[in-house]
Amino acid sequence: MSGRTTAATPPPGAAPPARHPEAPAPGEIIGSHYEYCFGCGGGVAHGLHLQTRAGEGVSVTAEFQVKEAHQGAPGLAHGGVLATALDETLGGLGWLLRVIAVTGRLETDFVRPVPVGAVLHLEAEVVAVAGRKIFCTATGRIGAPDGPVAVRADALFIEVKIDHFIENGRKQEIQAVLADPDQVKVARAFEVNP
Ligand SMILES: CCCCCCCCCCCCCCCC(=O)SCCNC(=O)CCNC(=O)[C@H](O)C(C)(C)COP(=O)(O)OP(=O)(O)OC[C@H]1O[C@@H](n2cnc3c(N)ncnc32)[C@H](O)[C@@H]1OP(=O)(O)O
Repeated sequence: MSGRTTAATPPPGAAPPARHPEAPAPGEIIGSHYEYCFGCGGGVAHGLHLQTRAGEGVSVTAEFQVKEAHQGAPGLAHGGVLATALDETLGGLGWLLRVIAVTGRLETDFVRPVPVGAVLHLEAEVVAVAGRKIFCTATGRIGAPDGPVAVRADALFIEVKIDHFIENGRKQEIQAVLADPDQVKVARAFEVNP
């Protein structure tokens, strides 16, 4: 049974996604957008440490090794952690469109349990774009890129400007980020979006 709604389905007239001319080349690793991101940051001890790679078209891949700190049931990954892995992989698609986008809706199917120690091979792609709305999908397979499907998601991401973070984030982290030239470079990379 699938619990899909229509919210993550592109409306009639939505455009096919266009890979930005300055998108990272297929196979190129997309760096972490923030050191303390639970999904991709190197500064979070029990984080997912996802390393996302640009794919063909408007797609990305990533791998997530499930660690002891990611358990829900004994020896199995927590569903929320798996949803985070899908969310983070989907978040990498913004680099190929060259926009900053946040998750509006994430509809997840948990198809089979994922044991601790397993590597989840994730792939995500943009299906369509309608104004600020980015319709995308992701799949996570156990053990290999063609392994059995464990999780999948349909999602709606919404394009935002940097002000979204500056206005809503806690002051101390925002100030630290704005004082870090490398982090500002990441943010600015998205601002120029013809
Ligand atoms: C200094 C800083 C450096 C930063 C350096 C770079 C940082 C790069 C960070 C990337 C990070 C990625 C990490 C992984 C991805 C996350 O996990 S992101 C975190 C989780 N998501 C969030 O926190 C988002 C919270 N939600 C919001 O802030 C607001 O609801 C949103 C999503 C921005 C939308 O608000 P809004 O801009 O006011 O837009 P709104 O007019 O309400 O909606 C626009 C359209 O989307 C539709 N829509 C909105 N939400 C929904 C929904 N839930 N369901 C269905 N439709 C929806 C609306 O119906 C509307 O449709 P139309 O009427 O245009 O057809």
